[in-house]
Amino acid sequence: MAQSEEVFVGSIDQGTTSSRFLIFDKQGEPVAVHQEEFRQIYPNPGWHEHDPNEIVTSVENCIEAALKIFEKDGHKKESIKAVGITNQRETTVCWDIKSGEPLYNAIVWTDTRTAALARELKARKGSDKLQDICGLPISTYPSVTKLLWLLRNEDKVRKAYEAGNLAFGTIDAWLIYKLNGGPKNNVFVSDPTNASRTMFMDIHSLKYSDKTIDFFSYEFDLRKVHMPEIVRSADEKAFGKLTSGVLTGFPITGCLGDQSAALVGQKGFEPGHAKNTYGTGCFLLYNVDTKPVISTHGLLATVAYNFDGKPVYALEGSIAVAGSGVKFLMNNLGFSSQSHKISELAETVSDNGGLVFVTAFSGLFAPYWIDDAQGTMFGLSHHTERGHIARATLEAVCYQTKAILDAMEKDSGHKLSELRVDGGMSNSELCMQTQADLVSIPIVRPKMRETTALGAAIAAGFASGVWKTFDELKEVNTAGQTTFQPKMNAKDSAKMFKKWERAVSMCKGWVAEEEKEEGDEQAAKGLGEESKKEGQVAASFPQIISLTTVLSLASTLAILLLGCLSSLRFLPASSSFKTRFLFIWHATDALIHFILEGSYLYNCLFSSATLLEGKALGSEFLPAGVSFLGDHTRLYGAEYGTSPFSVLWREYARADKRWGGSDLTVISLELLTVFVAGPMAVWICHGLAKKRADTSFWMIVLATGELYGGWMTFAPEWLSGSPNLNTDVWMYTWVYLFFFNTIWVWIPLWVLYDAYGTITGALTQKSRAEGSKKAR
Ligand SMILES: Nc1ncnc2c1ncn2[C@@H]1O[C@H](COP(=O)(O)OP(=O)(O)O)[C@@H](O)[C@H]1O
Ligand SMILES: O=P(O)(O)OC[C@H](O)CO
Repeated sequence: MAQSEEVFVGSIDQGTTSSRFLIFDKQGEPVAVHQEEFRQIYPNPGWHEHDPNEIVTSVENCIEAALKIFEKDGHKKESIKAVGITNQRETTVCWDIKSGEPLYNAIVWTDTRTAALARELKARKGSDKLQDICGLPISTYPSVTKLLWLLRNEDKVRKAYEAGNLAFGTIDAWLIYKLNGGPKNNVFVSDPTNASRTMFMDIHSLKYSDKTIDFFSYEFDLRKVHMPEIVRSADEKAFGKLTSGVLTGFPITGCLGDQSAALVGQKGFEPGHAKNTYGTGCFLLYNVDTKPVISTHGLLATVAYNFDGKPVYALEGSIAVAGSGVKFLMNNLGFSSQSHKISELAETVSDNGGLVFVTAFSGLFAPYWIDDAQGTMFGLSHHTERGHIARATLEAVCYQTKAILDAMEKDSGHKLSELRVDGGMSNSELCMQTQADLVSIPIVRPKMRETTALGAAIAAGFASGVWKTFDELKEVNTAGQTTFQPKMNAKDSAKMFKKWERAVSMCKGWVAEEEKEEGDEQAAKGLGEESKKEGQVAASFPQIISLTTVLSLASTLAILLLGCLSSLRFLPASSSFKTRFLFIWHATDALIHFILEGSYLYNCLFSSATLLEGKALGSEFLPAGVSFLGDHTRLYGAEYGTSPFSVLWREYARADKRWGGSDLTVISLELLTVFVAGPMAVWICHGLAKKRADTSFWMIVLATGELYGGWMTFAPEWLSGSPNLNTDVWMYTWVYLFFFNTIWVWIPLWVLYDAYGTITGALTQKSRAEGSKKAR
């Protein structure tokens, strides 16, 4: 073919650690490549950021350098028909829609600063319904938690939001916007494979979901945030064109999140096709055809691609740490300066020497989703060498892949016959052989491993007419592939995997104690110098005190005020201070029992949700196999109500989660509180107003009941390590739990003391009177 007839497609591959620009010919062969690493910013433990402008510059540099190579080889840039983009997903950029300037660093998908926020979101009513809509569960991983964190903690972001100028996007949207000249042309789009990673998109309709946006809008109205228009992954016009640099005027016609792009690059177009990409993280995508499969085994539903308006979906297993584990050995532990040397080091030992490295640097993702795990090594001994550590690092990815494949088999009902692989870490022969041994199916690695970039080129090529059918791609990247056959016997590989599972279960909960305190401290650090002075309280304040908190506390104060007013109405003005105090206490006590505990019971009896079919959603408040009111199909409690009182009890449940559901002990106690203690308190008020002689007796009965009730509420918690109490937050511990509960200890104790004095005083007087009568 004469050079003038040659056809090429450019591909921008914007990954987590580097950017690349590749130029592919029609046979899918890369003819020019340039790659540039950019800064990884780790301001605090668990935080991971990129400079959004550096990302754009690295892409521009790569385009320029690759084009030089391309032209040096005698090709003409006019033969490049289009450019595709693929990118790291979930990573979140906020910028000013007017100036086009970023308002904060990009928060990278691996970042775990949002762990506490994710827990808070998960505790909100309706959180369990989100995955059915958008395909993802709440965690630190999707973009939404990162955006909410920025809104809460970054002044610049909040101010732009308040002014209506806040633009939010994943890296595809940011890059397309900037490459198109920013605010001048305002090309602000995202494709469904990227938009499906935000939690804002309905995975079924590929449109923004009102339901999920409403769910997340409890503090900030997310409709005020500019979000990119969702367009098809291959489109001749929607992505605009490059407006600067050597390819000025060249159209961008394809866009895919990197893992979807890898599936396309591996030509995983048929249902049942799967690929596993070992990059910074590792991601297994399994084509499930034209309907999303919502996983019940810890996987995600994602969009594989949408070229022509008929979306194809995938089940995804995401592993947070793969190549980044290798980089950790290189950069943090000084093992070597080249990735392939780590693999060579691992080959210096014949096995892992009993070492298991759970590389949970960002908690554990699929299929475990454990956000309170942290990187942990098990089995260190005097025998342990650097080779064992290198080997255990590679093995960690293989074990997680095995767990994901097991989950995929359960979700899809199919066992894979082979697994196609790619990504930087798939260069390690040892890693790939271990993978084959652990999953007991062949691992197929193509010769050309830039499948992610190839996928984006394919998307762009479809939109620009370079390729028209999947059939034309049949031969692309098939020659020279390597197949790793399983060699280990099943018993040994099962033994290895069992050890891994033990290690996973042992590393759970490591962060639980400290992370909540330190996470808040780190958030404070990120708030800038001024907020730093206010320290932890400044950081945790907005997360703890919401409008609901203020209204809940105000409602309790209002009840106290009512108690005071009733004393003015019903007690004679001449009453002593003590009588007035006792009246106000018992009047407030009665009102609280009727209004608050009454509404708690109402929630338990009348607020409910139907159990989703096929979901193991059983109540954590009931013993296994037991259902409240004998109803196996519903869950009861404030969590499932919509009234202001449901909201109020959900607020208190942040401190003691039993009040959000239907805990049998609590309900039993509150039945007595509402129907016995409440009326008794009213009867005592009547006695105080009318100076009835039996009043002290009833006060003793009530005070004893209140003390007994408090004991029965909290003793089971103390005896079992307080599984339902949240004592990590000062307000929950000291205001909700301590203050509001110990009032019903101190005052009843004093009431008992006082009533004791009154009764014994009266009896002493009586016996004295009787004694003097007798003497007379
Ligand atoms: N031979 C090798 N053995 C082990 N890891 C490797 C090897 N070659 C590359 N890697 C790892 O692969 C990762 C880069 O893969 P890549 O697919 O480029 O990632 P990304 O697209 O996420 O930036 C790096 O973390 C690197 O350490
Ligand atoms: O940079 P990678 O290749 O590990 O991919 C990042 C993923 O898109 C994150 O979801």
